[in-house]
Amino acid sequence: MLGATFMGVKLGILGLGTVGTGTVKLLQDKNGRHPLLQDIEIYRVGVRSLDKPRDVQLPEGVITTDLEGIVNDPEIDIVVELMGGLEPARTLILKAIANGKHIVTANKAAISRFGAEIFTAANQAGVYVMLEASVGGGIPVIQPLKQSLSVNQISAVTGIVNGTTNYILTRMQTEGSDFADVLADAQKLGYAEADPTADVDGWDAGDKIAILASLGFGGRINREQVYCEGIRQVSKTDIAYASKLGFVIKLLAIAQNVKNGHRDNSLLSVRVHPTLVPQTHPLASINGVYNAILVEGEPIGQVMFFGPGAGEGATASAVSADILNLVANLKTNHAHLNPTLACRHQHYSEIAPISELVTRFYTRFLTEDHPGVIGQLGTCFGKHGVSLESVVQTGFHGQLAEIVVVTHDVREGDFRQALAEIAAMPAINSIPSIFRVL
Ligand SMILES: NC(=O)C1=CN([C@@H]2O[C@H](COP(=O)(O)OP(=O)(O)OC[C@H]3O[C@@H](n4cnc5c(N)ncnc54)[C@H](OP(=O)(O)O)[C@@H]3O)[C@@H](O)[C@H]2O)C=CC1
Ligand SMILES: N[C@@H](CC=O)C(=O)O
Ligand code: NA
Repeated sequence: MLGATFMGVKLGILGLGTVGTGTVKLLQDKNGRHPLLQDIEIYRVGVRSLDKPRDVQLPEGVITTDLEGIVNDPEIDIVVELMGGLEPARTLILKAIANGKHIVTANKAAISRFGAEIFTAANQAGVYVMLEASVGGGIPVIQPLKQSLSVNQISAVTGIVNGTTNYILTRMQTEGSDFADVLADAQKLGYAEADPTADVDGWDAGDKIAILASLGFGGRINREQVYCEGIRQVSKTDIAYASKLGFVIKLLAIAQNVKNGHRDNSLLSVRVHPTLVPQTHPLASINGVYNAILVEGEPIGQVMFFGPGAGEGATASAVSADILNLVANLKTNHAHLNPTLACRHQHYSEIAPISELVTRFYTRFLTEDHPGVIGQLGTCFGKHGVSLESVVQTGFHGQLAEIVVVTHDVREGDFRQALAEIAAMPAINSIPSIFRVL
């Protein structure tokens, strides 16, 4: 709680997995780092199993399975939630807040879904919820959006915010391999989780862009309204075609102001999908497990944040910085919440449906190989106001011709209507790939 006399700070950490272990190691390794680390005591660490071997040394009795006991313990000032998942993380965070404890969390899944409830409770209790590690792992992006860039009018936040999918796409690009083979290898190497769904289906990136959109555009985001499409349908064929056309395929998380309105009444497009990115774009060269977030605003122009989006040490760096920020605040004994650290907005941003998006499209068709097919495609697209930037017929799949089309900017709803008509044409065998183009 704010306003108390400073006595050093006691942490209750929930979770001692990858990020919890990294955080404990970093907080214990005080030499040559920030002097405020001296004021921090790791008081309790909550885990599921007491029998698991741990990679850190902690005094007897610090590790416990009683997580309720941690969030209710009057000695604890800050609860550091590093367990992940929706429940019991949500309930424990809310109990800790009700008990006047500040929160540090890396949990994008819980924050993107329960942020409204959590931040409302925190403001009422006069405590902070810090979440730097929740997006881009060790990359500072949450605090820059809240503080360093706070006077800008943000027009777009575009990120590669999932390391697993960026690793898979990068290897597909460099080796010419298929998605399933690279995924299996990434799992063997420990880059992708045993259940890779949240990463490869775009949900993890969806959670992260919901958080970035909320901070960038100053309104709450309904997570259900974030459009999410993953990378399962990206094939080596499309990566090769994209390359010939001057693009790389990246899983982008995008939040864009689509109505040039005032910050408080803007209309946002918030979405995750595989995207053809021009090879000259700053995000095109972000490879492997790295993340990058490009923020565009006025008057700043473009700023890009790049670095390790996950991993023990990198994520611990972000968690520990949040803890230090809170320690500094507790030490200076403010009576009111600092508005550049607390959540300031209560209204929900209006989110445009994906059908209203205006973008370019890349589409690959497999068709009968006879004269007039390209003409039929062009006529149907023209009827729906879809103008074509390029049409190439370069290859064959057995008896079928392969035609790749890139459109000019078009309203997605109109494009989909045209595609539905095209799909029903007798000459069209299938439409294996449809991707948006940046
Ligand atoms: N790993 C990374 O690089 C990154 C992770 N994050 C986020 O950080 C958070 C933690 O991730 P990570 O460290 O990888 O997760 P891990 O699975 O490695 O660790 C989770 C920890 O929480 C404990 N835990 C989980 N559920 C319970 C429960 N119900 N009761 C008691 N203890 C529980 C586990 O206990 P036990 O050890 O006994 O099993 C374990 O110590 C997640 O929100 C994740 O999304 C964010 C950025 C990067
Ligand atoms: N699974 C995530 C890591 C944590 O945020 C990723 O692959 O980027
Ligand atoms: Na971060």
